Amino acid sequence: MSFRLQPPAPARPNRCQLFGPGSRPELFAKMAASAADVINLDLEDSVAPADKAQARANITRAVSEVDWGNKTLSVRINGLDTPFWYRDVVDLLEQAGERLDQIMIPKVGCAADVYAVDALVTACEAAAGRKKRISLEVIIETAAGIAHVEEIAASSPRLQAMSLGAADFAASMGMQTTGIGGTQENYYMHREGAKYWSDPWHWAQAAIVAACRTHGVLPVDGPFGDFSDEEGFRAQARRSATLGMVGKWAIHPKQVALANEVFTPSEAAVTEAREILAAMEAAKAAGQGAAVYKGRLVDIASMRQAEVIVRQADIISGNR
Ligand SMILES: CC(C)(COP(=O)(O)OP(=O)(O)OC[C@H]1O[C@@H](n2cnc3c(N)ncnc32)[C@H](O)[C@@H]1OP(=O)(O)O)[C@@H](O)C(=O)NCCC(=O)NCCSC(=O)C[C@H](O)C(=O)O
Ligand SMILES: [Mg+2]
Repeated sequence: MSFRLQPPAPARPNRCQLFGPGSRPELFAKMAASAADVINLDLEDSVAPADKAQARANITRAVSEVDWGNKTLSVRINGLDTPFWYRDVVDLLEQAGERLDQIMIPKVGCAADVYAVDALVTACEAAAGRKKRISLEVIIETAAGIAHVEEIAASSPRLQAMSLGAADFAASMGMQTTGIGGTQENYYMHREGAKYWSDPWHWAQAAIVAACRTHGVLPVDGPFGDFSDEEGFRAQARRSATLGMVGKWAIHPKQVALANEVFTPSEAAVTEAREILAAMEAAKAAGQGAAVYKGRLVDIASMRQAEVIVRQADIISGNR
């Protein structure tokens, strides 16, 4: 390990972030009753400009009036290139109740974007005498965002999570697709008459995971637009989980159970992880740094891998 240690990410479940437009308050109670770990009430792209003020008022009221249980309650504000974002922050912090947990900043392009929101949140919190410190989450969904992903991950002690926003990311990168996540028809290799589809989101996800893990932030996969394609969602979510992401957005309630299924370590995986830990404890007691588990090598690094799975399971079951 480097002299600079890797900080742990926040110990809270983040398997599924369910989105709903702030302009559709009839959905709020349904979102609260869902099995999502995080609720994202949206003021940004799912709300038309003419509806922004009403959506803000809807959300401000719903923060205190709806029973959000033990979910993380987050509101996505408008981008820093719009005239809306400062009013989103000020109204939320001055008028929404203490139940609000988090603010999501879209289209973050550099650490200074987070700094600006942090400064405004800090001033509003103090002026309003708020007791709970609001946390931040960001979306990486522009070329600038992915180019500056590490400085963004390091930008604020308030920062808890970072998502990949596939739709805006594709647009900003000039990608020739209208797909939001998933397999892209023209992204394939060709060999001996057969096509082999590849994953155009993979490199951005890996960059986000590395930046997040370096700075103790939760890496999250964003939306999968085709909510009728359950196997497509599962496949992308499984890839994200394998890469180190902790959860995925749901843009329709159908996707919540899928995300929870994929990002909850299976009983078999947890049992195996615990058995590896036990095998290594026995090896250590015998003065050895390696052991054989089911015919394969396990060593101290295997313990760290196993601990990731056990920690994730404990966070989800509330044992941490
Ligand atoms: C996608 C939707 C517009 C679909 O809405 P609707 O047509 O009402 O869906 P259904 O008729 O299939 O609904 C079935 C029942 O589920 C309820 N419902 C619908 N949506 C939600 C929800 N989000 N949360 C909870 N419950 C919901 C309906 O009321 C029906 O209930 P019932 O009648 O009792 O059976 C809609 O789902 C929607 O608006 N989704 C969220 C859109 C959104 O927030 N988008 C922003 C995030 S994605 C993004 O911004 C891209 C990203 O930034 C990037 O760049 O990649
Ligand atoms: Mg977006």
